[in-house]
Amino acid sequence: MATLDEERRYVEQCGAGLRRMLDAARDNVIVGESVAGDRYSAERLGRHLKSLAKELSEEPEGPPFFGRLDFGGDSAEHQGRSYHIGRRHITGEHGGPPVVIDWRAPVSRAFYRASARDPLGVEVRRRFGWAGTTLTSFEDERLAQGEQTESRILAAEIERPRVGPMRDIVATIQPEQDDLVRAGLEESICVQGAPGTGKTAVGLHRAAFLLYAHRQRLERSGVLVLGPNRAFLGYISAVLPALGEVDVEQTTLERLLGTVAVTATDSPAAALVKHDARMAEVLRKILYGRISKPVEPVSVADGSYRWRVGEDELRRIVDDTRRDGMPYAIGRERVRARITELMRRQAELRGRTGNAVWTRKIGKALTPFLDEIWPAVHPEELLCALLSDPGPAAPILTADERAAITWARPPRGYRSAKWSEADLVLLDEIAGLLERPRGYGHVIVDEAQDLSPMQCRAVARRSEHGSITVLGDLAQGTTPWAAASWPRHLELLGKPAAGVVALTTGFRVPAVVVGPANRLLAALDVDVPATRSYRNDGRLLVTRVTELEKGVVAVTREALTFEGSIGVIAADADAGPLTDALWNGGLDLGERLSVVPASMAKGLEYDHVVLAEPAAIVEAEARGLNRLYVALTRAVSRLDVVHSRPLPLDVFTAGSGERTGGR
Ligand SMILES: Nc1ncnc2c1ncn2[C@@H]1O[C@H](COP(=O)(O)OP(=O)(O)OP(=O)(O)O)[C@@H](O)[C@H]1O
Repeated sequence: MATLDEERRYVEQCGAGLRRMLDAARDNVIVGESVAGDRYSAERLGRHLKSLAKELSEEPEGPPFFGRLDFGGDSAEHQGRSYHIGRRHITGEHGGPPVVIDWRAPVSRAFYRASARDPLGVEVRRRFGWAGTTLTSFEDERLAQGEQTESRILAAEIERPRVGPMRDIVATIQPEQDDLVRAGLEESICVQGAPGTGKTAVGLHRAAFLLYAHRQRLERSGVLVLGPNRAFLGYISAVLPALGEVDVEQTTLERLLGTVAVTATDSPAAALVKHDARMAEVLRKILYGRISKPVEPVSVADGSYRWRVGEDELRRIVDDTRRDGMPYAIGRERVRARITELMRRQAELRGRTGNAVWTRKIGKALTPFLDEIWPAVHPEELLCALLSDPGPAAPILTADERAAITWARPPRGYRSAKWSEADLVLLDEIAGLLERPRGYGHVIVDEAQDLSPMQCRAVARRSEHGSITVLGDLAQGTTPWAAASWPRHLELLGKPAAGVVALTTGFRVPAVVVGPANRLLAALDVDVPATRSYRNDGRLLVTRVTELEKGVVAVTREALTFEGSIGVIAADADAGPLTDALWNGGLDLGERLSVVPASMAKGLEYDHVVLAEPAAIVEAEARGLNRLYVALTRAVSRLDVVHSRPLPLDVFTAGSGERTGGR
């Protein structure tokens, strides 16, 4: 087996390989621009090569590999071979074998899956330890000899202090995560995972894996990652580029649907109705209610002739088209085309031939008739009509529900209407009834438990012909419409057959914090398995104070003596005063220290969490206990609970460190 010095020399070979790839990509940019047959292909090829050259030259100065597999004599495919595994493939010299294999390649799978019980032909698995780009150590597991040890390098990676945005986990993906990352493109999956079990990490690595395994198909159809808010997207945005994938659309649902600006806020009652699945029925009903039965013939003058289609025939065309179930706007054009076709046949019987220009002319002449019986509809106009007078929503909506969504002061016209976030979803539903939206080859939805039924439908429309990865935790549901069960949610997402897989090993929250989190979970009335922490480090302290602000400043000052990021998580209303108190206390809010309103904490993590006044977090909203569950599971190493009022439940007391008084 290679020694550390030999491995270091290998690192140099990798550097040379990367330089070769970069030179070749640069040369190809020049060649590609001159050899491609036509301008379009030249442009496409040029763009592709330029982005490859750019990507390689911007390659983060990370280690070129993190693992190595040495296959034994009994491996059928890789007998006696050894491979270094890294974030990206590095080509060998003179077209020889690559010096580093991409972690997504089929052979790399053994790095994640091989075990002493089932070595998969691997004689030795080696994990490398790095300090920046300097190779410092390695650990070997002689799997073929039944040797499998707890990896210190793995533990150090998982326990490493966090600062800045989320990082990739390619070096330490766990077998149960690997199963999900490498699931086939056709497969839609739902991952129910307790806090910190790696759902987000799995979703992002799955995107990278799918793009590797199905590059051509997905480059055409696209991969979409949906996250709950911009802070979360900022936090995760560096992971895919670090894995070499820059072509994934990462956005929030609100931005994706954002055809109009959000300038209004709904009352809680109105939002509840607007997000209810029955709104889909309401919108369909009022849209198709715009279609009327033809009661007289239609005729079009054409020179000295007049072509005519009788009302019975027209009714049949309209009924048949409705039955075909195509989108409304396409249906309107289908009716136009079918009437035009009947007129073309009449013309032919008179010895006239209807060419394309003639067809267009006749079709255009039918517009006034179509405007009568199958009028063109604008989503904003339709929704404006409904919210000005929701009468037609009866009996699907009750009188109270109709009253809840009625605009107090309807606008003059739809152009001056003010739309809410929920309205965006309704406008998208209408747009989806009119025409099919752009679909994606694969959609990854994070924090999916919080989506409303109508939001689920918006996602479903975009993945009708693709697959989805649903990531979520029923226990972390904080919206009024949060999912109570996955099967119903998956139905709404258009993938009722998707399998639900639970992840239960937490890589973020240490065992001392998982204890209280699991006790709180028991009070949440959701049917999800509890978490088991991978981490035995960590600290939990509960501090009772007389003045919250003073107490939080003191505890935060102490937190700053540790390494890593600090998040002071508080009820939204407390966040402002606490920020002021920290400033006034001379503490620097910036990259290391942030005050996080509880409503924004989802999906994020901090090395040290100062959880301020849990009672206020719980009281702030109907699902306050779920919010508290989210807040206290953001801690990577240390959790400080600071309270001046009684704690909402006694979840923190049993087994946690406690310091009292004095602050
Ligand atoms: N296999 C792994 N190796 C190293 N770190 C991991 C692994 N899996 C997850 N992690 C780390 O654990 C932390 C939690 O992961 P992630 O945010 O993906 O969890 P989550 O299930 O989405 O959590 P939440 O539901 O609380 O948002 C992250 O720092 C992530 O990098």
